[in-house]
Amino acid sequence: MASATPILQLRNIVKSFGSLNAVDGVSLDIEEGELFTIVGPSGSGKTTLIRLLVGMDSPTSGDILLRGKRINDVPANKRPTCMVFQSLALFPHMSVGENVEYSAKCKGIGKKERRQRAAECLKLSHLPQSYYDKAVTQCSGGERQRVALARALAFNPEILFFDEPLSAIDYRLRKTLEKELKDIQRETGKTFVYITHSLEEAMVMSDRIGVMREGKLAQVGSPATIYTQPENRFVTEFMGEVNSLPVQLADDGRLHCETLDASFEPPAGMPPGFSRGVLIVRPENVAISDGAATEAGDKAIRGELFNEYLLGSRIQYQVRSGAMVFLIEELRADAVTRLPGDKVTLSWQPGDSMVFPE
Ligand SMILES: Nc1ncnc2c1ncn2[C@@H]1O[C@H](COP(=O)(O)OP(=O)(O)OP(=O)(O)O)[C@@H](O)[C@H]1O
Repeated sequence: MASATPILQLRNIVKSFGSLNAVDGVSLDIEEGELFTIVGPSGSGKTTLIRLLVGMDSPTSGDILLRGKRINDVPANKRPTCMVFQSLALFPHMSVGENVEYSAKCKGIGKKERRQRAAECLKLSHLPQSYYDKAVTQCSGGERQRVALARALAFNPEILFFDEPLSAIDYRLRKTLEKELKDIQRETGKTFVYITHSLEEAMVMSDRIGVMREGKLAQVGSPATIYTQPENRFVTEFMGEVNSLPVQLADDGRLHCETLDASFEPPAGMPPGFSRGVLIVRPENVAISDGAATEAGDKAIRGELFNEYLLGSRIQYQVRSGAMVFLIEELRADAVTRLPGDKVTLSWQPGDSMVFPE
């Protein structure tokens, strides 16, 4: 996938609105043919960044290079890239086919060639050919999303940008479309740059993910790297509910948690010079066992179960231990019957914990 020159290079991009740097020094290379997702909480600067990349706005400072050429001031309609919007922006008075052919028609491409290209793009977008004459207003939300994609593909852009295209679609269809989008990206070999606030969505389809926080990239990596080696507390916590324990390094080399009056063996990858911070354990990495026994030795925490939630194939428990509430998840198939009020023991392997300085 990696080529000599990345298709898109961002060099220290800043976009300011008054005193706010909505994008605050972003540098990034996007390789040809990859599906790169920019993910981050609301207000982190995703939309501002993608507007710069697409040419709807220009950066306050920094450079954007497309195949090595600076494009900072090239307007959107002069760039070989295309945006697929959340709001879809299809022409409601036109048929599906007319929408898909629109860009080709503007370029003066003949009817026969336009029709042939539209047929290819409908196929790529998993729409039946019979939809060519259908009114856009008669299409479902998911179908309209496919029409928008077919229309963007017909433009034959070098890069397709997606601004939360699936956020208004119900959960099941969204899951299907996420996978289809990845398939379409693979089939076409196009570079897709996608923004979403959902890390779950990003995980499913991306080759690489850039996690944004307050205008900066908090981490860039493959879904597996982001999940297994988050570089900071923000990325770890953005990925979902976790157990966070305030800890400090004790003289015996263990991590002491005052709140629980307990100490834990540190993970191997503890940052050098660490003295105080947070120990994070994911709910699925906490083992729960019945009774108050301390069979797991001094790593074990005793507590009382007070809530249980069914999450499809998994069960989540809430366990109170002193002033802390732990979240634990296990596969439903592995779970034994537990009741609120049950005394339980919690433990984890040091290698399953992560430590970040304060
Ligand atoms: N035109 C503007 N003028 C002033 N401030 C702006 C403008 N556009 C965005 N901002 C601010 O820049 C910051 C980043 O906004 P942006 O829309 O890029 O975030 P986002 O990550 O896309 O959020 P969301 O997920 O809610 O869409 C926010 O604080 C926002 O209020």
